[in-house]
Amino acid sequence: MTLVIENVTKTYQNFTAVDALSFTIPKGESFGLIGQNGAGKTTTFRMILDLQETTKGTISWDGHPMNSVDRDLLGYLPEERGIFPTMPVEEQLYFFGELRGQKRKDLKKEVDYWIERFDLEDKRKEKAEKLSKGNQQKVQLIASFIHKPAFLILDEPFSGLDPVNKDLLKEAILHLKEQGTTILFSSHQMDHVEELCDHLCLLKRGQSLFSGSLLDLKKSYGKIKLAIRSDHSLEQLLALDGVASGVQKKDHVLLTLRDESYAQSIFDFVSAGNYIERFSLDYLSLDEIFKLKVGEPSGEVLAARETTL
Ligand SMILES: Nc1ncnc2c1ncn2[C@@H]1O[C@H](COP(=O)(O)OP(=O)(O)OP(=O)(O)O)[C@@H](O)[C@H]1O
Repeated sequence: MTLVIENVTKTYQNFTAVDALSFTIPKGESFGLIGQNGAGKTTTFRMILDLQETTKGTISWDGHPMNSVDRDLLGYLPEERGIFPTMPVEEQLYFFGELRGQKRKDLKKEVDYWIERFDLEDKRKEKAEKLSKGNQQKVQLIASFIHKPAFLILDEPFSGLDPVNKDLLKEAILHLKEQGTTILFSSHQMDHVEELCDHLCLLKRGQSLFSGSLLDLKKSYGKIKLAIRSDHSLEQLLALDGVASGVQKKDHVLLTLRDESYAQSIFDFVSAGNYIERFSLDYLSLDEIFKLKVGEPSGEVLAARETTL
């Protein structure tokens, strides 16, 4: 199923929280909605879920305006976490599954699978309130997709999870994607989005700065990040044609080029026919692109790129 957001706007009195936002999530994709605090991510989710009315625009699902039947089939992990404190973990999962129309006997396999996969076996009979915050979050997360929704919305699913549990969540997202679930999630952490999404939308104060394929976004900047480990000093490398800036790292120099096309002449210079230990040209990371796009450069690559634009 494909979700199409077209020109969606949300205004509170004089304040526009979401401004003519458009993006398309192809069926079976995991799609990242990225933006700083207050960018409009949760508001967008709430409009998709009809928990808030749109001021303008349309939200359609598989070619028709999204209706309550479609919405009943969604899964949603809200930003504000909360589960029933005195209900045992396992019961909690059955409860949410049954609420979404599943039969208890059909849920058993799913409940067992996810309890095991999220390492909650010994917490199965525990009251939710006795669990750590991270474990409560895992329970709520499983509850959001226990009914196998075709479309799943996860609002900041990674926040509050330790690195091990973040990895479990990443694996779960990939697993659900393989099963055909379309997933829309928000995150401040670009590395997660970069790892999990082929498509994304960058939001700044309610407006889309980019929506589409991550690879296309990266290609639009070109490969301008160049790491070199050779006998040359930073000063020597900075003097080369096409180098916008650079910084000395622990075991290499990291340069930002004005353009990918300068890489060949730089290679010819540093190698001069000899062996060099490292010469690697890369795209900017999503984090670097995001900071650049929202106009908050930090770090050498961005500062350099700013001077070249
Ligand atoms: N009911 C409301 N009335 C007025 N303004 C609101 C209301 N709800 C949200 N806003 C404003 O809309 C903007 C977008 O909020 P939203 O919660 O969608 O951001 P977000 O991108 O999810 O942020 P965060 O990452 O902090 O969760 C914010 O400036 C927020 O203060």
